Amino acid sequence: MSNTDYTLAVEDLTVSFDGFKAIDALTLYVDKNELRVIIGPNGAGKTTLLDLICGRTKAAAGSIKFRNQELTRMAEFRRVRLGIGRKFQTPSIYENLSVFQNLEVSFPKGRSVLGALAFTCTNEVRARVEVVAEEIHLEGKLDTEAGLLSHGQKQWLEIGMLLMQEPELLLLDEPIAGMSARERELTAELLTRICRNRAVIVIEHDMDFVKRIAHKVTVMHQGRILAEGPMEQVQADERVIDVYLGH
Ligand SMILES: Nc1ncnc2c1ncn2[C@@H]1O[C@H](COP(=O)(O)OP(=O)(O)OP(=O)(O)O)[C@@H](O)[C@H]1O
Repeated sequence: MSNTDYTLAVEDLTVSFDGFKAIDALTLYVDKNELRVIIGPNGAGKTTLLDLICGRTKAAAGSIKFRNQELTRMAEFRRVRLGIGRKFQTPSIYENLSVFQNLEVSFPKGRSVLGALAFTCTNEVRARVEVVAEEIHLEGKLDTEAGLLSHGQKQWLEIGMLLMQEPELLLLDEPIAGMSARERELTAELLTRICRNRAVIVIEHDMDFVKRIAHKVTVMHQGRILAEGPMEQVQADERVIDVYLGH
């Protein structure tokens, strides 16, 4: 496969903070419909990598291509429009609005060719909200105020708000932090389902969860890639056990 066929191609990416290389000549390819999990010790550069991909942090050198389009100098909002969705650790939902309204306001405006026809547009939005609500296990909660949802449901709602924009690449930072066992189980199902139409990159520390969802695992250490491959292979890697799994 040539590097132009990947959803995401990161090559020789580097960024420094006060002379410290948080990401150091990193190269990574993510396929269409792939669910990639990034693991590694604290400070390895995992969050910084997602920040660089979504445009929150600017690269010092190297290339980030999304569907073969160079991103490194592109503003964050333009990357969102191109189809990159990012979820941070703390959910940022509108607590006073209902689940339906939270999803509705996330529908990308002006993208529909029927945008001028308010009635048709409303139907289109409603239909999309219903599809997404089912995907995130909240179809029975459309009228519930978001502030009343459980912690896990709030996380799903935020994923749903990103799905409203039909992103082709979804970046999730520790999506199951603070969730109950049942919510983790449902989140694993949810992620497995949503990566059928897009690439998903997840940062995660819970190894049982990683085992359950990852197509491939990338292990980061000191801003570089220490190992990459299927979970069984990565888990058996002495270097990975040394710097991360053995601790
Ligand atoms: N904006 C910044 N300014 C200065 N240093 C930063 C900045 N962002 C990250 N760093 C540093 O870069 C390194 C990588 O941090 P990063 O948060 O990406 O690691 P991580 O692998 O996500 O860790 P964790 O698992 O703890 O979230 C750390 O040493 C961190 O202190």
